[in-house]
Amino acid sequence: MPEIAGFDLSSSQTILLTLPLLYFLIPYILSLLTPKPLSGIPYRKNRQYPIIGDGLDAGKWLNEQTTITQWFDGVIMAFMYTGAEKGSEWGVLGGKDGRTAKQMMNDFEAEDLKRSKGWEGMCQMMFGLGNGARQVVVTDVHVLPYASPSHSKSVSAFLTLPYFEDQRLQWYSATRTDRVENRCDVEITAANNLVKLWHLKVEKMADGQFFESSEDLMDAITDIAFGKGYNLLPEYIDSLSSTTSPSANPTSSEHELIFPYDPNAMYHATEGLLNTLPLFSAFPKISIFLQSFQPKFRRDKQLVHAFICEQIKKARERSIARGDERAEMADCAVDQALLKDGTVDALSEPELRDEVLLFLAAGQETTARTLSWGMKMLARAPEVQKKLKKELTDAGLMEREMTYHDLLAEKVPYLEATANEILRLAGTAAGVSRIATRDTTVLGKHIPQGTTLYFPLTLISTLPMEHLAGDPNAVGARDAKWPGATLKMFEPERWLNDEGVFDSSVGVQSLPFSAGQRGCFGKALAILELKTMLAKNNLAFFLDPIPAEYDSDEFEEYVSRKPKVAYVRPVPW
Ligand code: HEM
Repeated sequence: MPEIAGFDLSSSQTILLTLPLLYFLIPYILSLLTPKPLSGIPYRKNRQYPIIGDGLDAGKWLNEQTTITQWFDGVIMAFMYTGAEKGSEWGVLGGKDGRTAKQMMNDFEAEDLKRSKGWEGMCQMMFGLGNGARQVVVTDVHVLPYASPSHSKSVSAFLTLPYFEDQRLQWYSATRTDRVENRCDVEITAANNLVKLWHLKVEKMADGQFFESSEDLMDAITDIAFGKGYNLLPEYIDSLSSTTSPSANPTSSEHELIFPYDPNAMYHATEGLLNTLPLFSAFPKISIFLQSFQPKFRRDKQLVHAFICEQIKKARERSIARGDERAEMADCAVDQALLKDGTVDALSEPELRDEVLLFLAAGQETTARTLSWGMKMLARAPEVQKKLKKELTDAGLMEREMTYHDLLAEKVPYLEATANEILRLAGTAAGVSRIATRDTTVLGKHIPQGTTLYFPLTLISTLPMEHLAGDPNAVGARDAKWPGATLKMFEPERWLNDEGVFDSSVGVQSLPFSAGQRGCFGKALAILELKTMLAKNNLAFFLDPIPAEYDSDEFEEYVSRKPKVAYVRPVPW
């Protein structure tokens, strides 16, 4: 029998005494476990749960086939347009009005939305414990370039790639603008192959038929990384020339043609490896540890590593045979990596292998998916396609092979504008995060060390500047140059001044590559890839609009935002 202060207690007395204790203790423990908001920054105050914070509502949303970005963007707009009080109640499923997540996403579609008076460019969401639990969302674009250069949180998901961890990106010089300058042979070869492949497909298509373009675009970008090493498009072209006819897709629509495709083992292994990045795992290190026991993961990793090492060996031999160290002589991106600072032997093999893998993870899907969105946007905008064709033809690019200099903004401003407009609207990277490395102040609010700042890049690129800024009165004339009501539309013209000259300075709120010290390091290469692919494709084909019932803006999220369908119907001009 338990004894308190010398008194023996029966079990019923124990229970009676324990109950009030538990009554106070349990809520106290739960409140300790509930994430603590930062003062002065709106949060969903009645919707916080121990440890998971906003996670319960966010999880329910995900269950309804939405993405985490749609949840974040919805909550941000709720605070931005309805204020701190109403905003904190938004996004609750199964409430009294019983609305679905998809219905709620339409709440902020109206063109005449007014920014709430209380909005100061920030709100917060919470998942977990401690300072790291707070995701302070910042919509003021002026903050990002100056934000802490610490790791972005998502980086832990890339730990299988060692150089992500400590940011020793030795291959940096390979993609710097001056390295990209003067070269686009690899890009041109891949773009020519894509055009060749699509000509073959077009020959086999009947009126009104179309095909899915995503994987062709991915193959083209992969061939740029490895040149003749991967050889995906040339192999596909060979097999398509000799194999049987395509078939209509029985599960989607008889209009969708499926072409027989049997990519090589490397394709499957690379895809397998990249698909195992634990991007959405709450415990990426544990996920990576567990993965290492899976036979398929080990097989894929071994194959890809061996392949990359083989390519490095061949590229080294090519470099030595060439006897020069000039980047523009390189055959593919692996050669570029080898030519770091002009020194063939600067990096060891495992170092190079890991950097090439990093290229695959960060550079392939992002660029390929941006192109997929681009094809959709162009197919919906016949006038843009015609203007582009005129510009490229007037520049003489129909008659002769293009060079790097032919694609400069001064020579073909409409192409530059189109590529930038596609990047702005593709929303390839939904957002980026930074972790404060010390106590700091952002937009006048105290941010403790360890707090995550999240910048919703895609949302920022389509909302009026004065809605996003910490102080709407501080939005200057230049910032306000893009009328808010048009920002969801695809209009390459917004990047051109009255003389038709491309002006990148108007696009302050378009940050597809992020900004600052940890911004994308492949930006110059990605833009070159995009422009080459768009130019070659536009010179060869008019993209017929896809009927609305087969087209959609729905997407899936992984490393980047991938359209659920990206049908194309290329028609030779
Ligand atoms: C359209 C194509 C691309 C888009 C939209 C894109 C976008 C981005 C974004 C938003 C980030 C995060 C930056 C940040 O946290 O502030 C990033 C990082 C990065 N990107 Fe790209 N990227 C693209 C293509 C490429 C290519 C082709 C490469 C390869 C050379 C590449 C390599 C990287 C690397 C290594 C990082 C990490 C940089 C760091 O953490 O310091 N990206 N990219």
